Amino acid sequence: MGKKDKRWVMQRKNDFYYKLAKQNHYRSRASYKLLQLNEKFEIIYEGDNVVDLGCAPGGWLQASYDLVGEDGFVIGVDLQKVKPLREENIVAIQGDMTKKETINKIIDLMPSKADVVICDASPNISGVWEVDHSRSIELSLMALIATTHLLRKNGNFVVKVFQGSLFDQYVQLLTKYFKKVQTTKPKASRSVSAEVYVIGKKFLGKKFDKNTDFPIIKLIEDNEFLDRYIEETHEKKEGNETSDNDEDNNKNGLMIKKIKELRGKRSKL
Ligand SMILES: C[S@@+](CC[C@H](N)C(=O)[O-])C[C@H]1O[C@@H](n2cnc3c(N)ncnc32)[C@H](O)[C@@H]1O
Repeated sequence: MGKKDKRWVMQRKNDFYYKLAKQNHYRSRASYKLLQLNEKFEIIYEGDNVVDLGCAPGGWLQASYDLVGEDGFVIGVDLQKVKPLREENIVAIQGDMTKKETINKIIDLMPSKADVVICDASPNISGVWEVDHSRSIELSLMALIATTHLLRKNGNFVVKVFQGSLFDQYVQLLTKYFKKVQTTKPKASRSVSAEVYVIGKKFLGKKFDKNTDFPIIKLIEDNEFLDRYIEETHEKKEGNETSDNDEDNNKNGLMIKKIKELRGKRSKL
């Protein structure tokens, strides 16, 4: 183990929430982020049916179970295998949350539509701020799309997003789908981390519309969700990628172009 790794292990061991999680048998310190979010925003209730996107190693699954109790149901998905939990009404499956078949599998396993969808998924970190930010926006967009298929009307949504230039646009997009949208950083989230949480309350019940005028949607325009999952409601706009008279849209369009170029360069490394 290198010097830097050793320092990281020591720091982690001295971390307040890491110790607390160990004491209370939570699989990750992240459990406290969800518990704090819930205390402040009242997102999950007893008896609720919760979907957790990006759930490994299972800290949010455990915290959710503590909130929904025996009458609730919690199902999570992660790219990584999750060690099974003892409780019967916590299910974890392995899969990619950005794939249609994974979301269908979750729908098959759920007793009814979700009361709450939570997403703490993180992309692989490249170390380049704009790339990591855009990957996080991509995952959060996919989480929103999945949520419009999983969540019942008036249900709640929590999603982690790394801060950056496209963050405000993501929050704006959420206001099209939820009655109330708020952003926050719980105490258990490290101040050095770029993560913030966006809370959407009272889902309006409409499916994701890829034709709304939000340039960030272009980040995921090749995704199978958009091609096969989402009903085509309008003709795809031809030519002009961004609206001519909207300066903000233009700026965002250029930003996305830059991010795509940067990402291309990184993947060749
Ligand atoms: C910060 S961890 C989640 C921690 C979890 N909330 C907990 O309390 O234990 C982020 C997770 O997102 C998962 N993830 C990233 N992209 C994913 C994807 N496309 N589908 C499913 N899981 C994904 C990663 O594998 C990782 O386990």
